[in-house]
Amino acid sequence: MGNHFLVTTAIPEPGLQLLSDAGRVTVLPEPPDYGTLAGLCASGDFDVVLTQLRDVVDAPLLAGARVKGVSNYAVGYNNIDVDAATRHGILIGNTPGVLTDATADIAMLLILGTARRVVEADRLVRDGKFLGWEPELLLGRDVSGAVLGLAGFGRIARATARRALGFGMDVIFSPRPPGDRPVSDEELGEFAGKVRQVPWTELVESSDFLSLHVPLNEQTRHLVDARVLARMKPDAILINTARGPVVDEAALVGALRTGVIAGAGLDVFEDEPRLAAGLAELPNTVLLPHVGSATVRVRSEMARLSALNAIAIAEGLTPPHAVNQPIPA
Ligand SMILES: NC(=O)C1=CN([C@@H]2O[C@H](COP(=O)(O)OP(=O)(O)OC[C@H]3O[C@@H](n4cnc5c(N)ncnc54)[C@H](O)[C@@H]3O)[C@@H](O)[C@H]2O)C=CC1
Ligand SMILES: O=CC(=O)O
Repeated sequence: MGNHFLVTTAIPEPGLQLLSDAGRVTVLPEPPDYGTLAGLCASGDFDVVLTQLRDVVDAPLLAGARVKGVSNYAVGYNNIDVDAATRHGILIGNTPGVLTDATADIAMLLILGTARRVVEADRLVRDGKFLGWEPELLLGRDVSGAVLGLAGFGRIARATARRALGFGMDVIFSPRPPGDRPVSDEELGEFAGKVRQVPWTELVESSDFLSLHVPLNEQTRHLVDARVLARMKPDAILINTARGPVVDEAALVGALRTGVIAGAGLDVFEDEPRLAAGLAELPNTVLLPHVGSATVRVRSEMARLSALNAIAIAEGLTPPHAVNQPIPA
């Protein structure tokens, strides 16, 4: 019969071509709701399902699924219950690395955009309110010399550190907040002597810009809540390119409204695509629609990796980027 791939949302080339070369491909015309996806996975018609980060692949779905694997078109896999997949012998693949620089670019863009009030400035020009150069028009703050605190010190955090050092920022990090383990100079590599590891509480209290780069899981859900926001500097800015639920968004709106912190640059939201009440009205925010990896080249590379993962799984091989290692039945 050959391989049969289910693709929940069309992906760019060369993804679909690679899959077509390796078997039959069914691309759904629109993102499936949970029941539809669960039904298709349970049908026994498909070897591998290629999912988006919007697709919820939870324990009940996996318990009924008759697929060899799930290839996620994303590096983050918080939409999938990996432990349940492992228990059911279902392989999970993801797309690390190819999107690191693009996402770090967006983190840096949010740092610069919030510091220099880019949304307010753009709106002023479009509204016909730019009446000529003025000494005190839209004064922002310096990025050079400011302290950038990185929560997490993986691929995207490191790429953000590289950019921030180029902008003359002081970079500190906490590798696995809220717990910490010392990172050796060997692990720091190119960053040895250039960035400093600090405990999570110091990261929160000392950062001018606090940028989140941790995966979403039970330890990091609401890592930044009202208590953490209250410990930040009143002129600090929160940057989130990780996952929305890492921040308690309602608490963030409260903190921004009352001046507990000064601003926020967000690429991700707690209940995407919905925003917490009041967030869109706040001038001291830059809000992006989850575009961290959105370049033509990166999305094409992600398509290639996710297709290669899916094909390997269908053929009974270990995918190039496996998230889990199920014990064979
Ligand atoms: N905005 C966007 O479009 C994008 C968002 N992302 C998000 O960024 C996240 C980070 O991506 P990478 O840097 O490639 O991942 P990575 O795995 O290289 O880095 C994650 C870092 O978080 C640390 N960490 C802290 N607390 C942790 C915990 N409780 N459990 C596990 N790790 C913990 C890890 O030690 C590691 O240093 C992804 O998981 C994803 O959610 C990734 C790509 C694009
Ligand atoms: O948010 C995007 C991802 O690849 O993870």
